[in-house]
Amino acid sequence: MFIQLLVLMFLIYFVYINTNLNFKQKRPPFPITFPIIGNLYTLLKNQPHYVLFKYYKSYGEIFQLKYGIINTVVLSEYDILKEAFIDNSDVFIERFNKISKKFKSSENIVNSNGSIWKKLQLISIKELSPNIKIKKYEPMILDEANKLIENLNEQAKTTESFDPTLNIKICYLNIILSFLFNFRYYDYKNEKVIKIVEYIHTIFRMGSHPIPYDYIPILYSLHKNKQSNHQKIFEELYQYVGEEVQKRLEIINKNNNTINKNNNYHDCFVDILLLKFKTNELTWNEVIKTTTDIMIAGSDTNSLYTIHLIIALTNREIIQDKVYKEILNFIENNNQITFSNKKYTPYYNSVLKEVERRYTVSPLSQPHRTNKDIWLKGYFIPSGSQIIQNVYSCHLNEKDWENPFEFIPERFLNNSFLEKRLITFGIGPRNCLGFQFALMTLWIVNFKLFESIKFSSNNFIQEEFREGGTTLSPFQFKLNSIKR
Ligand code: HEM
Repeated sequence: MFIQLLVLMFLIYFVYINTNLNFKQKRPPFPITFPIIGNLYTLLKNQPHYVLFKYYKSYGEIFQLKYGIINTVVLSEYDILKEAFIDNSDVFIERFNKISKKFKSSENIVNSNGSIWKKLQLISIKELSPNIKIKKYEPMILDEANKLIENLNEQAKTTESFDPTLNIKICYLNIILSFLFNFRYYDYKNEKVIKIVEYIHTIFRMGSHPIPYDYIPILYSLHKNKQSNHQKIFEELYQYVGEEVQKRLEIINKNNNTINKNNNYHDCFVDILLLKFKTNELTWNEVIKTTTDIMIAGSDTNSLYTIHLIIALTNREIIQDKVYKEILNFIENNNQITFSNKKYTPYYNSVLKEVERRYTVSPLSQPHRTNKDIWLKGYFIPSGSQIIQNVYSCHLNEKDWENPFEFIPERFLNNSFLEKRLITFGIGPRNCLGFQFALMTLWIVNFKLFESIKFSSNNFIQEEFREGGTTLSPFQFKLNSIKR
C-alpha cells in the first residue's frame, strides 16, 4: 500500500512538473523532466554545449531545464542575452555556484557576489581595463612571443611533426605571471611551470560537465566529506600563489620608503592587492584567491584561442598565406607591433574574430543566477534560477550567421554589426574582466607567430570534436612548422 502511494505521488509529481498549468507564470518551453534528477539524464550523455545546441534547435532562444533540483534557464541568441544581461543586468549579474564550489565562493572574484565581488572587481578592472594601463605590458608580451617562437623552432628541430600545445600554454601562463608577479619562467622545461599548466588544464576540463551531487543536495551530503579532486588542485594552486605573494610582500616591505603617500608605487598587480591588504581593505585570502582566479582565467583561455587559430590556419593554407602577406606589408611599412596599430591589419583581425566565433573557446560561459523574479519575452523566471549563456549556439545559429559552420573571415570585414554579436567574453557588466588584456595579448602573440612560422600538416586536423569542460580543448594533434 505504501509503495503504491509512493508510485502515485511520483506520477502526480511527474505530471505536475511536465505541464505548464500556471498560466500566470508561463514557463519557458522545456523537455520531459524527471523528479529529482530533472534533465541531468540527457546532459550527462554528451558534452553539454552539444545537448544545449540540440535543445536550442527544438525550443528556440529561451528554454528551461532542471539540473537536478536547480531551475535553469538557457538563453541562446544575442537579442535575448542582451535583454537579460544588459537591459536587466541588476537581476542577472550574480554568479550561480554549484554546491561543491561553495568552498571558495565568498573570497574570490569569479564565484563571489554582492559587496565582496564589487570590491574585488573594482580593484581588478582598474588594472585590466584601460588600454593606457595595459599598454605597458606590450614589450613583455612581445618578448614572450619571441621566446615561444624559439621554443617551437627547437621542438621542430627534434621531430618532424609535433604538438605545440604545451609551449603555447607556458607562453600564456608566463604572460599572466608577469602581469601578476613581475616574473616569468624563462626555461620552458621547468617542472613547476609544467605542473601548473597541467593543474589549470584539469580545472577547465572538470568545469562545466554537470556532476549529479552538485545539483542534488542529498547526494552531496553523502559525498561532502571527501575532498574533491577539483578542491585538491585549488588547494595546491593556492599554496603556490601564496608563496609567490609572500615573496612580493617581502619586496614591498623592503621598498617601503619608495611607496608614495597615495600608495601609487607598484611593480605588478599583486603589489596593488598587497597594498590594499596592508590597509585592511582586503583579507589575505581575498588576495590569494583573486590572484589564483586571474592566473587560471587568463592563461588556459588565451592558449586555447591560439591553438584553435593555429589549427584553423594549418587546415587552410590560403588564409594563412593571406595573413602572412598582410603582416609582411605591415612590417615593410615600418609599423610598430603594438595593438593600437591593429587598424593596419584588417584581414588578420577578421581571422581572429572568425576564430572567436567558429571555435568558441568557452561555450557556455560561466553560469549566472537571478536575484529577483523576472519576465523575459513573456516567460516567467523565478528568483534563484541558474541562467546559462549559450555562447556556442549564439555563435553558430543560422539566423545571425550565413553558413555558420564554415570558416569565413571575410564576414567580419567592415561589419561592426556582426562583431557586436560575438559574446566570447560573456555579456553585460559581469563579463570577462581580462578581455581587453586578452585581445591585446592575442593580437601581438599571434602576429609574431604567423610572421615567424609557417604551419602545415599532411592531414586535415580534427576541429569539431574537442575535450569538453568550461573551455573546449582540441585533442592531441601534430603539425609541421617551417621557420619563415
Ligand atoms: C580568450 C581569452 C578569454 C576568454 C574566452 C574568456 C572568457 C571569459 C568568460 C566567458 C567569462 C565569464 C563571463 C560572465 O560570467 O558573463 C570570463 C570571466 C572572467 N575572466 Fe576571462 N576570458 C579570457 C581571458 C581572460 C584573461 C586574459 C583574464 C585575466 C587577465 C581573464 C579574467 C577573467 C576573470 C577574473 C573573470 C571573472 C569575472 C567575474 O566573475 O566578475 N579572462 N572570462
